[in-house]
Amino acid sequence: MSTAVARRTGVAVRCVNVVQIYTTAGGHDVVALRGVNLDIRAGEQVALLGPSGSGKSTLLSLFGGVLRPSAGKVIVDGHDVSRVSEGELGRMRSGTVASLLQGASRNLLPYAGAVENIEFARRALPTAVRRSLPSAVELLDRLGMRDLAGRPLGTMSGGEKQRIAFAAAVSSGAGLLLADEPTSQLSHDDRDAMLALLHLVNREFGTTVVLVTHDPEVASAMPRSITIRNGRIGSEGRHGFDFGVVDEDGAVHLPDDLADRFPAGTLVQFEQTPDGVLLRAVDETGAQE
Ligand SMILES: Nc1ncnc2c1ncn2[C@@H]1O[C@H](COP(=O)(O)OP(=O)(O)OP(=O)(O)O)[C@@H](O)[C@H]1O
Repeated sequence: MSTAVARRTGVAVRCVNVVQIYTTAGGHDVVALRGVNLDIRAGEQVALLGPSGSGKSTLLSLFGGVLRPSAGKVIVDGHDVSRVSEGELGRMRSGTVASLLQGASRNLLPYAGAVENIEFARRALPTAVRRSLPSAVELLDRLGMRDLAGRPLGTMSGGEKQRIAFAAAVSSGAGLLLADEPTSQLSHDDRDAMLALLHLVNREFGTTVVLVTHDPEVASAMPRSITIRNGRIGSEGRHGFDFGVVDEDGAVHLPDDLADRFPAGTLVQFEQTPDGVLLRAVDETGAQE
């Protein structure tokens, strides 16, 4: 994976039939992802939504090269995460992908300032790459945070710390930013400031942005939102509309309001009409219910 130059273009991600199974300490298997097919183009901004335990963080860990899939392929920047060497995975984690973990404190050295945190975040990059990047102060300036450069972290608000955590995450010039609930625990103003930063790196550097959120307003601020349900792609939102997504095996998740009307096991009939396809519940004799 090339880290020879400071990256200024986004990274594409592709999932082909991805299955992730965890084995618990007690020896039980937990199926977290059950066949995810997904294409995220370079430079896209995507929100991952879904109930707790649906598999969002697992997907982020696979994109970030922290996990390898149990089955299927995760292709990041043209490299198959399940096949690359440990060394290449390490280079991917330090140069290709930037991760903003949930909660600013998990991303930052608490007793250092903004500049030291950015320099620390860049420590694993090859010297040539580090030299090609803007200085920490220049980066803070370009992100509109010049005023935070000299302030110790201990004097900053939660929103300011989160913005520094963001600056440190993107400071490697990575082409893919993965952010796990980057706006949780923030005020509305700080949330909007974080969204503005995500849009800024996407616009200025072409960075692909993938974030996990439980906040529908944050998801609607992204051009594309993907809802994960029970380890599969449930639906997609684009331009304010929700769409079902046909899976490899032809399955489509019903939207929540329809799922209530068609409980599991319901017999359904499909009828082609001039306007599309009609879905109708029938009884065991095939008669309309
Ligand atoms: N290390 C692990 N060992 C065992 N099971 C795990 C592990 N990590 C996650 N799981 C399980 O995998 C499933 C998916 O978890 P994941 O954290 O990806 O969901 P999530 O959608 O991110 O949830 P949340 O919104 O609560 O963060 C859950 O059933 C979870 O309990």
